[in-house]
Amino acid sequence: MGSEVVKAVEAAPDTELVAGVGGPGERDAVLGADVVVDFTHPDEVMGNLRWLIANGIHAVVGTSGFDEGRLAELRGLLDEAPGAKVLIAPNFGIAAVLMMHFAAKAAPYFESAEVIELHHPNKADAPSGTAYRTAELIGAARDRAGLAPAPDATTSEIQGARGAQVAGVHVHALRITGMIAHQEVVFGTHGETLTIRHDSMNRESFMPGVLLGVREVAGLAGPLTLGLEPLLGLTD
Ligand SMILES: NC(=O)C1=CN([C@@H]2O[C@H](COP(=O)(O)OP(=O)(O)OC[C@H]3O[C@@H](n4cnc5c(N)ncnc54)[C@H](OP(=O)(O)O)[C@@H]3O)[C@@H](O)[C@H]2O)C=CC1
Ligand SMILES: O=C(O)C1=N[C@H](C(=O)O)C[C@H](O)C1
Repeated sequence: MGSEVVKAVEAAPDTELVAGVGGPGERDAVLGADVVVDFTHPDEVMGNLRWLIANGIHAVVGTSGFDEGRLAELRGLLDEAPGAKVLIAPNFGIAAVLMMHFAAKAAPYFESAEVIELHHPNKADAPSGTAYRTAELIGAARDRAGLAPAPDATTSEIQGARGAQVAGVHVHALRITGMIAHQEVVFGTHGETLTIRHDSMNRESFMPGVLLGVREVAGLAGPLTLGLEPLLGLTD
């Protein structure tokens, strides 16, 4: 992803590459930049963000692995050192953002909802950040609608067979050679099911969203923004 960002920033008429960085020891190379884009590793990203916030540099973050604990820490750091804005997008694909948005819209109408994500086998984390966020959005929409937990009569299970649970929603992670990044959200009610599927065919597909983030991050309303939705007018 880092290489794709370098290509995209160099090709865009209104952005200029300051530096490409391959590890924490090289951070000083980005001092003076307006914005840093982070696609690194879930174990590395918080250290990078602590440093960027301390140096007042805006951050556009694609790296996965953000739970409520990490977001709370970032809010605290941004309160203590105002100046930098941070945009964390679980997925920069415009179609992926729409898939999450449509899933949240559909959620109140179905008894059952589960998420299946499929990725290349080099991925470090499971479930994907996109699947985690999708499940959170579906769970919140179900709660707002007052839905009961999805029906499930399972009483005997090999551990993991029903996936992980995020916000009460089962999430299943597949790692398949030849794939890039894909997700299905499966909804069901009596006599009808709805499947919303998203496929990323290449890594270039994330770049319009990344460049949008780079252009907009400094002007975002709050110090921390989660998801590309507000930049696309998808706020309801
Ligand atoms: N939000 C989105 O739309 C997308 C998010 N992602 C997420 O982005 C992250 C990266 O994915 P991907 O590019 O495929 O992963 P890769 O493993 O291919 O690349 C990560 C790179 O980051 C480098 N790196 C590790 N730590 C640091 C650091 N502290 N500073 C600078 N560079 C560092 C690694 O170097 P080395 O190999 O030497 O460790 C490696 O070159 C993942 O969390 C993935 O889930 C991916 C695609 C889209
Ligand atoms: O690791 C990847 O490849 C991807 N990671 C992100 C995630 O965890 O959701 C976004 C996309 O799925 C590609």
